[in-house]
Amino acid sequence: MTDTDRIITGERRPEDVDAALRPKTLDDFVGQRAARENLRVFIDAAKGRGDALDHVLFFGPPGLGKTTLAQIIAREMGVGFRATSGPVIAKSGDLAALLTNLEDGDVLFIDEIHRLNPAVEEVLYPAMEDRALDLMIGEGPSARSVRIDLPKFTLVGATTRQGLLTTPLRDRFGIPVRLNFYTVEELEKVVRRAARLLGLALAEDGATEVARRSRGTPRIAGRLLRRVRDFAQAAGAAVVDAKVADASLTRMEVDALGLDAMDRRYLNMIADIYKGGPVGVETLAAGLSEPRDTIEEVIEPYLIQLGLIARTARGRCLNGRGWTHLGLAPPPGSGQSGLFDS
Ligand SMILES: Nc1ncnc2c1ncn2[C@@H]1O[C@H](COP(=O)(O)OP(=O)(O)OP(=O)(O)O)[C@@H](O)[C@H]1O
Ligand SMILES: [Mg+2]
Repeated sequence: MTDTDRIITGERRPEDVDAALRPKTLDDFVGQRAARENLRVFIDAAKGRGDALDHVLFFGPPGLGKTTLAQIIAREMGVGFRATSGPVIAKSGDLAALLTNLEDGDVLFIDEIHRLNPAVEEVLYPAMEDRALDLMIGEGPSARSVRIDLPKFTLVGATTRQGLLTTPLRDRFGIPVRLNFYTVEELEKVVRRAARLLGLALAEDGATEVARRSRGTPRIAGRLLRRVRDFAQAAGAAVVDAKVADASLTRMEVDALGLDAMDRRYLNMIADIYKGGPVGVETLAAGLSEPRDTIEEVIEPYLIQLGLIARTARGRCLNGRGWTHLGLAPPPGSGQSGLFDS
């Protein structure tokens, strides 16, 4: 099973109707309070000066709103929006063409910016820093470099893997913004808003139930809500309440904390085979037949956020809360009686 087969993956899945549910303004955007407030200040200041916004880098797990915020920036600044992605820009000429076609103030959004090829990235440095393009004209001994001025654009980069960004690239973003998992209260708002847009009757406790099981991720919340709607319709339920939501989500094997079979396999492996750990990530990857990347970026962040596991220097350990969630008792003498860490 690949990660995108999972109903609770944060990655985009084909059925996701992201565009329809996307908030269009900063005020519409739920959660990420610090990021929102800072962006508001920087946007207002840049607009006040009649200047382009400084380059912005969004990083964080998939489905938390990076693309959405990039579009909101352009809208709030009242400028054009061009979108591309790291792997799509094959040659430096492609990037040069994109850059020279921008208008003053425009936002150029590069998704998956950690996947830019190094030659393309070289072109980006002077473009970001001096808003200029260095081009080589001619070949051999007569070759010379000419500098072309670019419009005052704003580069908005997005990445799920900040660690893979080169330092020179990262340093050229004046406004780095980390996006965090959403709280249940924030996701309730996201879910209620989505229900309104979908014309779905959703009870208060139904919103809470979906929010609790959405892994802190708005994209998952929207997806689960649509599936719950299908189950409710099939069952002839007029209103989606906690009972309907719970029954549907349980049918989809999404448990009370929003974990699925893959998460439970991961937790059970640490519990059963490694007696709660510590166990190295490579060992877990081999045991689960999943790439190490998937484990570190997709499975673990939310389990850590919930306090079910800990990443230690010696490997992964199950916390008291993890044992409790599995309905198991930690082995005696493991120092994990669950009394102190939950
Ligand atoms: N703060 C929010 N309020 C309401 N809906 C949101 C919010 N953030 C994201 N969403 C919804 O979640 C979905 C995914 O958001 P978005 O595409 O911006 O995520 P992303 O971080 O760019 O993901 P990826 O890393 O996969 O590119 C969209 O449908 C969007 O409408
Ligand atoms: Mg995106």
